[in-house]
Amino acid sequence: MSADKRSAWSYAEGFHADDDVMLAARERAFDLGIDSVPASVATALTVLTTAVAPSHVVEVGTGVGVSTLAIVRGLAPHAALTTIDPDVEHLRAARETLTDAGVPLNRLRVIAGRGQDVLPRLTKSAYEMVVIDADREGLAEYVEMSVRLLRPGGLIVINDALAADTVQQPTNRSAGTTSARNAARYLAERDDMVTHLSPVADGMILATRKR
Ligand SMILES: C[S@@+](CC[C@H](N)C(=O)[O-])C[C@H]1O[C@@H](n2cnc3c(N)ncnc32)[C@H](O)[C@@H]1O
Repeated sequence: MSADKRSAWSYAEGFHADDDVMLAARERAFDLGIDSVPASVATALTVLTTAVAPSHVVEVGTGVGVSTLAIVRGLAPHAALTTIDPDVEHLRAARETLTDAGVPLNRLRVIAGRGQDVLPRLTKSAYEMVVIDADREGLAEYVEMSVRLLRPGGLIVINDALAADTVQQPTNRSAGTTSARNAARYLAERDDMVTHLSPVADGMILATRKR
């Protein structure tokens, strides 16, 4: 890759700034020792949510709520967002983030649970958007479960799809990297889906169910 490409990439990543609410959320993420989606991904989530105009969204991996807030910012007032995370400390931090942003918490269905347990209980073909930013090891499983939830035209968004820049290393067979690789392959090989892998931030997969 040329030096110009690298610097243009870095310019693009730096183009989007966090507001005060997002900055405060990132401090909570730091204290809890977890990541949150960078501003480039947060703005992409807001744009995608606005464009898809979903009535029902599910998010796997609430964390401190940076991605949740980014989705809410693109969501119509009547739309329902379900967000799932097994860690109650993270969910408490996410509630703070949303409250800071003036989002009424009754706009969200917050489920304390694991994606693998909750996703199979959600209604089939009832969601226009699924956003996944949870543990890397579970990704392949969440993706298979998410396809079941999608309506035709619905969109799956996956953050960290490059698994910290390890997916391309054939000798890396760690559980997280293998799961990320399998998730991308699973979507790309499905005839009923159209899939795009973007190098934004730590990698983002966009996959839509054909109409
Ligand atoms: C990288 S953080 C999510 C950050 C969040 N999207 C944000 O932007 O603030 C990953 C989250 O996945 C959650 N997680 C871990 N295992 C999970 C599972 N089995 N199902 C759902 N979420 C899980 C963790 O508790 C953590 O909060």
